[in-house]
Amino acid sequence: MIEIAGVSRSFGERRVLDDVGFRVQGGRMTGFVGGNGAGKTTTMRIILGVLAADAGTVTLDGRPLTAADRARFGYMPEERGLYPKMKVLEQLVYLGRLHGMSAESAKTSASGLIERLGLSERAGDTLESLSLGNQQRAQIAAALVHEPTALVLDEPFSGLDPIAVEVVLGVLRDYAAQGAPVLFSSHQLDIVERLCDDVVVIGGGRILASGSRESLRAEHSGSAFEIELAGPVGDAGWVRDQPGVEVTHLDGGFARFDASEEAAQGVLAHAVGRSQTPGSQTVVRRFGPVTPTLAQIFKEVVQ
Ligand SMILES: Nc1ncnc2c1ncn2[C@@H]1O[C@H](COP(=O)(O)OP(=O)(O)OP(=O)(O)O)[C@@H](O)[C@H]1O
Repeated sequence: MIEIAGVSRSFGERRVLDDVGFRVQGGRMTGFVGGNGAGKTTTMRIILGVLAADAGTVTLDGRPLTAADRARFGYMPEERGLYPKMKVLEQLVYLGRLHGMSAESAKTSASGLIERLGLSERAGDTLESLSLGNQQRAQIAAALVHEPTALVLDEPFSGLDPIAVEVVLGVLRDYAAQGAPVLFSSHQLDIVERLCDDVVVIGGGRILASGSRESLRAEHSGSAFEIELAGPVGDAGWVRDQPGVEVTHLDGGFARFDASEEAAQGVLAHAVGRSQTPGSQTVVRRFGPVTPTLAQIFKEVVQ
């Protein structure tokens, strides 16, 4: 586990990170989200030791990160860092060798990633001759080629088409499943929502929310519920008359309403009672709390 605690950093008079703290747990994907200039890249640079913090610590499994630890990390920086004129396979093998791999294992690892990332037909081409999306795939391969102990990726999905997103998602998931901590930043909240186990939201250099995706959703779910009735007379208009309930949306057999848990259970019991009335052909198709999307949570916490 990588733990960032009390990290602050200023550029001149401007404090761009203020007491930043969160955890990136082994075997889990942590999505790092925030608006432009929120402090994501600065935080990632500090984790990688490319930039020093003014205060605070970064630890790995409870001890301070050393240069040797960092050398075993995989990092995809915001300013992509491969050699434009070098061929893809050659370049990946070279990077693997720089990290101390034998020629054979570097080749095996590079070839495996090239295949997995759909670059086989481009392996002998120079990086600069690839499309931007394929260059991005090569950058991801470069971060992974030396079988890193942890991954820190700055916007790994930017510029990828939906098929490439799926391919990269699969590669990262498999990698995290081996037990490594993975931190990635993204503006694409739908992707973060699908991929990550944990989410960290940063805004104005401060951590605004962090935790597992489920716990954040539960925490921000408020008191909204939905019920859907089906059948020839599946009209949910009666929900308006239930005690302690305020209907916010009604459409045929569908109702969304605000209520306490108890009042919502009352609505469910009433709906089931109605469906069991002799001769009724109405059924309760769906009932439950409304869980917010990550995009909604993000909007709420950054306001
Ligand atoms: N070397 C630097 N000198 C001065 N200011 C800097 C420097 N690096 C970053 N900043 C400032 O720090 C703030 C945080 O920037 P950072 O790049 O970490 O944000 P970010 O969340 O990665 O943004 P984006 O999503 O736009 O990439 C910004 O206001 C930026 O202008």
